[in-house]
Amino acid sequence: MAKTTPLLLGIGGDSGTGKSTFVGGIYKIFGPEKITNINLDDYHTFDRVQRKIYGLTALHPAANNMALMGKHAWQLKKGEKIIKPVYDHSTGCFAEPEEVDPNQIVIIGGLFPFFTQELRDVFDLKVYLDPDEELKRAWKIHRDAGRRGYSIEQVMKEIEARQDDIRRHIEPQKEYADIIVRFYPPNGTWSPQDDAQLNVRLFLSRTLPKTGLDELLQEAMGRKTRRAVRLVDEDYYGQPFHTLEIDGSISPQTAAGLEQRIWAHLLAPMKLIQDLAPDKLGSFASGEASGHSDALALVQLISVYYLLQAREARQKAPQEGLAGIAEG
Ligand SMILES: Nc1ncnc2c1ncn2[C@@H]1O[C@H](COP(=O)(O)OP(=O)(O)O)[C@@H](O)[C@H]1O
Ligand SMILES: O=C(COP(=O)(O)O)[C@H](O)[C@H](O)COP(=O)(O)O
Repeated sequence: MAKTTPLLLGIGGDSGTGKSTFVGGIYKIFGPEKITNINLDDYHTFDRVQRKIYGLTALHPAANNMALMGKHAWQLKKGEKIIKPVYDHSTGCFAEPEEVDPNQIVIIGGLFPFFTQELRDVFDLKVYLDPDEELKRAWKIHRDAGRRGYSIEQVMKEIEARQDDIRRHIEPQKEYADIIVRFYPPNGTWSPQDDAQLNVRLFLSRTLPKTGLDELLQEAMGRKTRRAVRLVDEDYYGQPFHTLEIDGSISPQTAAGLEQRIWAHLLAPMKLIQDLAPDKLGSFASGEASGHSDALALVQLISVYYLLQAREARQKAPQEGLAGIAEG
């Protein structure tokens, strides 16, 4: 069997944009034993106290070691193990460094995955999470004031302190994404009950390989599906995109039909993914409980579809990348 070259999936976006939630579904699709997950928070340069002293937020480039991120990402891509730093959110300090081996799928997510050319070049697929602004605030406030133990005032103050860095250093990275994912509330303003029924718009870059996804979707679309799922060409921050709009009100049956189609399409040629009922996807944390979103499940499946397309493209032209990838 050929030496396995991992597939690298980059997940970018501000804090509280749904990166961990998105990755939860990718774990279900491939199974945890096939995944290595790197959280770029571990590459902060300073601990929490130092950041305060220097007057830097965690979203400033000077507070993050981009060179080490790039070096480690390429080592993982070559199948090499790394010894990486560990940032402990519960203390705001660094813990002992840890050794990490690459599995077949390496996910690298955080605030700065697409900041340098070295990082951008390493990924097989770059996904940027860009929810509606009000939704993003609500998600962050609910999560940090709930599960992370901050007061609402503390979270709001932190959000305000970060605005400048977000605009200057985080958001510009979306320009490099292959897929931008924009969840938004169906009625303009958000309430917690909306989370299971959020609309989503996927901006698919023209740089993505031309795949059969459009045809697959068109084929799967009966009258009802066509109402809930739409493909249109659209500009976003001045760039042309192919966009896929999914209504959060899509009926569970329609969503399941679509999910099964994509799932079947993925299962056939790919031995990497596990045999799993698609309804296991689309989970998100809701207070102490968990909710289900069909739109999120579809986003997770479609992203994996494109990741595996990148794998196919690499297998067809192995001389352009690293060595070919072994079958799962
Ligand atoms: N697609 C989604 N649908 C519904 N709620 C979501 C979704 N993504 C995130 N959330 C909510 O937002 C919170 C923050 O998301 P999280 O994945 O922790 O963000 P990040 O990892 O980017 O900081 C989650 O705990 C969840 O409550
Ligand atoms: O913005 C983030 C990223 O986390 P996430 O994307 O998970 O929200 C955190 O504030 C920093 O990593 C610093 O950590 P801390 O605030 O714990 O010192």
